[in-house]
Amino acid sequence: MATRPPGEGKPWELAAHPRLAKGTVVGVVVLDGWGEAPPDPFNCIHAADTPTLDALKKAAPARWRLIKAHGTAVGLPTDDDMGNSEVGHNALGAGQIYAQGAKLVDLALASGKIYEGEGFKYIRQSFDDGTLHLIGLLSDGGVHSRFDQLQLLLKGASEHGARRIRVHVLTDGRDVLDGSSVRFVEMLEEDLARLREKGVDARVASGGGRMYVTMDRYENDWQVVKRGWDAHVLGEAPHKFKNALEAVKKLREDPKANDQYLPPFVIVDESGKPVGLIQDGDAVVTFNFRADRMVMLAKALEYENFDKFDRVRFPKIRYAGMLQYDGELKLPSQYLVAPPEIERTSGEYLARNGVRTYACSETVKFGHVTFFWNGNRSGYFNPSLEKYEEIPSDIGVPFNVQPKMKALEIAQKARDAILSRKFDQVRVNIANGDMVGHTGDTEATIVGCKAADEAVKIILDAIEQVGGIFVLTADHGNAEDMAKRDKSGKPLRDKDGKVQALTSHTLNPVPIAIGGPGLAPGVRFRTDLPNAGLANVAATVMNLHGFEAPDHYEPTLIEVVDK
Ligand SMILES: O=C(O)[C@@H](CO)OP(=O)(O)O
Ligand SMILES: [Mn+2]
Ligand SMILES: [Mn+2]
Repeated sequence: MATRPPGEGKPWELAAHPRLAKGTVVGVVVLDGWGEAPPDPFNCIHAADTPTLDALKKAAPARWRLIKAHGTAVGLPTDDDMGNSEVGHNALGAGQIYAQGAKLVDLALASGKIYEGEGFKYIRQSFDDGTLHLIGLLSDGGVHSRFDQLQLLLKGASEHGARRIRVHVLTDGRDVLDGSSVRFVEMLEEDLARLREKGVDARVASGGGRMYVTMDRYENDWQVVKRGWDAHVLGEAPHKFKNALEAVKKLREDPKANDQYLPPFVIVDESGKPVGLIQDGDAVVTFNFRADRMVMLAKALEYENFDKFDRVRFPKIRYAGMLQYDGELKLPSQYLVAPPEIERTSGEYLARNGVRTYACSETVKFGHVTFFWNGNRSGYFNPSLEKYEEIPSDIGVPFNVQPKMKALEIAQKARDAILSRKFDQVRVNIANGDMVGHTGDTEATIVGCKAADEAVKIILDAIEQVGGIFVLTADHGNAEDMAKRDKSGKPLRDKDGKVQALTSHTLNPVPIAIGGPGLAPGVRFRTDLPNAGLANVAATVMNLHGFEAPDHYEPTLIEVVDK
């Protein structure tokens, strides 16, 4: 796995592909959360009516195949790690496999280097007189954060001088089973009790469900972040409890309660006073390594000038992210672990070689086909060649209530961009399989998958009209398996006999299909890359634009044979 970009210093100009022409429109479609799994009632992609995608599969193995989308193939620590959008889109866009945030944090914690870095030295200045606050997702999903990393950080920070620690917990239920929040809080409370025995004043101070409190993304709904600010910083929330275990247990008594959407709560002492306000002189660490759902809070914590909501109070704190979340904005300016330096992405190469690109998705996935695709970089490489368009997502409506989401609107935008002939690459993310899959609602996910298939048809029809090429793939699995299973693959049932919903991503491979009238007749998938993964897609797309890929890219999936 690369930690530094190996292409450094080499020319940006790409050689012409010996057999494939330039100038053909390439439609790149990423179906979010769309893996491949055997037919099963809980495989929503199989259960849904998806004639367009079914037809593509018939072209296997020459123009349809599976590629890896999880674990070490996308730079995650182990092959037990499910894929996710960040690492998936990074690999798709960058064409190289980078050690990702989860892994870099593991290494920094294991070697102890995390405590020697600038970021930790910075926050440590608050330890004598202030409190150390840790804010993040309480989960072992490994997508945004990991529980064992929080445990190590708690231990390490206390050994390095933190005397007063407050943890602000966001419950998950999305990357892990709904209801597991109780167990995670129990485990955290055990750790904090051990710290208290050692004389460290350590407690949970506030919390809430990740989808309702703090962890919004792409500025979909600042109210989510405001709820978090009010609870974590100001100590204000509609629910007050004596401890965190009581909080999650009580809040879960509501029959509609769900870890993802628990309301904000604050822990108070005997006299009703919040136990962990964030005050002048305190240190704050957001311990998520993944950027998209922390960068909004990071802005609120760091920016002097801020108008997204009324912060009421803006404490003078020392703030560090687990990672730096946005390299362009240099946000946060202090961080505990340096993020992967993803450079020389295909987006940058293609822009420097004159390829005109249009990218589009709805808000909840917009950064995936722009920011993540471009190696966690905001903005354009060349504004005169690129256009990124965002379709506002529905706000305040659960995705199982509106499972069609904006699939149709995204497809129509892509169609218009293709037919305009103003772009060489038209790239979209269609969100349904993933966003509806995360609700655990099988019926709604089936509706969402059908809508995604209809959207794909609109895009492929437009490609057909202009004589273009399409590349259709996904970033990781989700909708193809909606049941928690035992080792033999049998769905697990809860005490009422109901199948336990699998809201998370999966370890499954994803399909990739190529086609369209512009695809030279001799193009087919190579057979010598059985273990190929998402990182092999960038070289493939470059070939289809008529270029050879740079040497340091993972190899292309295609070859051209005489016809
Ligand atoms: O919603 C998210 O933040 C993650 C799951 O935690 O999903 P994805 O990686 O598909 O964005
Ligand atoms: Mn995704
Ligand atoms: Mn997801």
